[in-house]
Amino acid sequence: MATQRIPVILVTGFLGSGKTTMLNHLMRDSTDTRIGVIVNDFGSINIDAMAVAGQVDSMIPIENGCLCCAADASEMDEMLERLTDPELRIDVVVIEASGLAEPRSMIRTLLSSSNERIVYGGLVEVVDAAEFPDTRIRHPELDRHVRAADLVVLNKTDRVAEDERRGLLETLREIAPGAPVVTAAHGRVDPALLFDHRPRETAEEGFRQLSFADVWADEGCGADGCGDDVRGHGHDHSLHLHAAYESVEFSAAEPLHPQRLMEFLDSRPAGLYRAKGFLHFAGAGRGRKFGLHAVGSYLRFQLSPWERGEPRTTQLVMIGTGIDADTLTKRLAACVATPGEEIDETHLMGVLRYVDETD
Ligand SMILES: Nc1nc2c(ncn2[C@@H]2O[C@H](COP(=O)(O)OP(=O)(O)OP(=O)(O)O)[C@@H](O)[C@H]2O)c(=O)[nH]1
Repeated sequence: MATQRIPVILVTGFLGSGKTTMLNHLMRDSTDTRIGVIVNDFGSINIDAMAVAGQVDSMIPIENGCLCCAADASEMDEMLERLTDPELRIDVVVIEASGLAEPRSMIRTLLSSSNERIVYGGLVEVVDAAEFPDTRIRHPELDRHVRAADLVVLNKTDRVAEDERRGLLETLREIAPGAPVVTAAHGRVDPALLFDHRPRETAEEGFRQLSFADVWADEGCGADGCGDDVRGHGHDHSLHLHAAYESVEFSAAEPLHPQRLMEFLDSRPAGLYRAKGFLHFAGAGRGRKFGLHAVGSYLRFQLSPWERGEPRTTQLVMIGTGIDADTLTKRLAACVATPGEEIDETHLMGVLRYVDETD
């Protein structure tokens, strides 16, 4: 009797669209399903893995790269091998791609995997309702990403008016006629949409819209030269989104001055599209951990207590185009509080204005 294969679901979506938020929601709402997670972050500090950790049955981070690239493709196989170890009794594997991954390259990698315990379970593309119209102008290739999806999640609908939401649904229908689209706020989608299907027994059955030939020789691969090797070896990533983006990491053990940090964020360079991480403030904010999320012009802080024994440090990843690592690092280093500096509630007020009450 054939053993049941473990579906592997890809979650893609542009920087900051809400992939981790959705994943965390799925974890919370699927207590009867054992979920293995692979998180791929663009920077070498894996902020997403930290945000997801603790909620999953098994989680493996892949840092500092993009899973759609050659070196990381073999790493993905290795991770899948570990996660599908029968002893772990994982029911489904979810891969959260970096916000700059090329979905079709990832599908190709999965379809060509020699791992007999898995089957490709489909691609979920998360779309940021607030940012999509602008991002799409800058990156027309996002249309191709939407077309690769088996399910499109139009997320952050709480941030747009009803007529904008309807307009976005219409746009998505035009981009990918027939693709199922669900709307969501804070990534709250019904887990049954992702997990509740019987895994297919062969790779060919494992996807709904795309055939192997589709992803091998589709318009995207024609345009970016991807078709030459299924593993991605020798394939040209220069036109992938991540080729245009760079990431800068910043860590500091010394606490930051909240007001100077806000001044930095208020004047962040236009090319800096995404910033995320955790902040350790001096003075009035000292006792709390401030999660930072900037997506385009959107800025939010999420408050949580420091765990017992958790090192109180600032760890940030910034992702953008044309950003200068040296300048950013110097500007952030200047936000570190100097010993003895007076820091009180008033200095924290600018930060508190952006504290997220919803999560
Ligand atoms: N208002 C609102 N905010 C959201 C929603 N979904 C996510 N967010 C916020 O958007 C920010 C980015 O969300 P993430 O889940 O980290 O996005 P991501 O796609 O994993 O980000 P990257 O991995 O950097 O590409 C966070 O501050 C979230 O709390 C939503 O539906 N509405």
